[in-house]
Amino acid sequence: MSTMIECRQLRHSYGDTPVLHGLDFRVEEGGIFGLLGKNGAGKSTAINILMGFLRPQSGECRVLGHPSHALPPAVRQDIGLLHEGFIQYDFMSIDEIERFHAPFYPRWDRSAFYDLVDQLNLPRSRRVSRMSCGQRSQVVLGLIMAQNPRLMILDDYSMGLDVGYRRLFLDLLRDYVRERGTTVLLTSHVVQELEKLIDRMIVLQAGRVLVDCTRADFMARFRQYRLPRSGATDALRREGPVVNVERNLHSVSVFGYADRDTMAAHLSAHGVAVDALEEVPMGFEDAFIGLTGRA
Ligand SMILES: Nc1ncnc2c1ncn2[C@@H]1O[C@H](COP(=O)(O)OP(=O)(O)OP(=O)(O)O)[C@@H](O)[C@H]1O
Repeated sequence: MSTMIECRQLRHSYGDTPVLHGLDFRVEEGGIFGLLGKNGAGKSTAINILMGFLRPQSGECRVLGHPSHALPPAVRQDIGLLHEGFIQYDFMSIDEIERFHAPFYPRWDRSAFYDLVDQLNLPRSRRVSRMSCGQRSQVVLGLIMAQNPRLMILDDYSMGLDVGYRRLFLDLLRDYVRERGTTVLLTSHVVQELEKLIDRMIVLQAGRVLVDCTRADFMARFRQYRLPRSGATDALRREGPVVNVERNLHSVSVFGYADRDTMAAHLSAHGVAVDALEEVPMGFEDAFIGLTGRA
């Protein structure tokens, strides 16, 4: 298994404002990796460095073994980039844009393009500039799939896609990755959709890696406990086993990796009555919000 992406001590600032504070993570070959985080966590900055649009101010970012800001053309052919759904040459029609891109990529697979794009039920003679935002996104995603790259970097793949087309794309992507062994790093703001999609997750918070593990491991270990709200629960802070506290009108949710006994002991030591402590099952979106906070 080879390393597809390696970031070591990546730092970046905009002016005097540091945004990435020494990011360390690796993406090994095969599977779908989610790069997650709240608004402003630093995902786009990291992706821009990975895509070679930004040069890291310090640290190292290697993609397919090469510095990301100096990828040789032959290596670029192995990387499929989705950057804000941007499509060049939108004066071309669907079939022209497919034929235009094909010669640049030695493993071009036009059937992968049409598997996705034909489902739009548009004539192949339709110009890209005359499509809706979501339809254009499908064309871009189709081009990336036809490229048959070893690595796909999909920044906010869901942009402009309605719920049905998102499902269509994700179903195709899952099968595609399984059949071809492609490695995918993606970001999305539609976190609940990632529950069935991503194998590993890297969660950024304020420019640092907060979590780097498999989704299954995170879901098995991360827990939510609920308690009636009181003066003692209002005083709870993020410390010890408490990763986050969210206060509602009458109840408090406490999040962390600790088992019930460990959490109860910590809460008791802080004056919280734990007789009504209950563990609340969570879906992926609940757990993500529990980890990173609502606001
Ligand atoms: N060009 C820029 N100049 C100055 N500050 C910037 C610039 N781009 C981003 N930032 C700041 O850097 C921080 C990280 O932004 P970034 O876009 O990387 O976050 P993000 O995780 O992608 O957020 P979002 O989910 O909202 O897209 C934010 O505080 C943002 O305001």
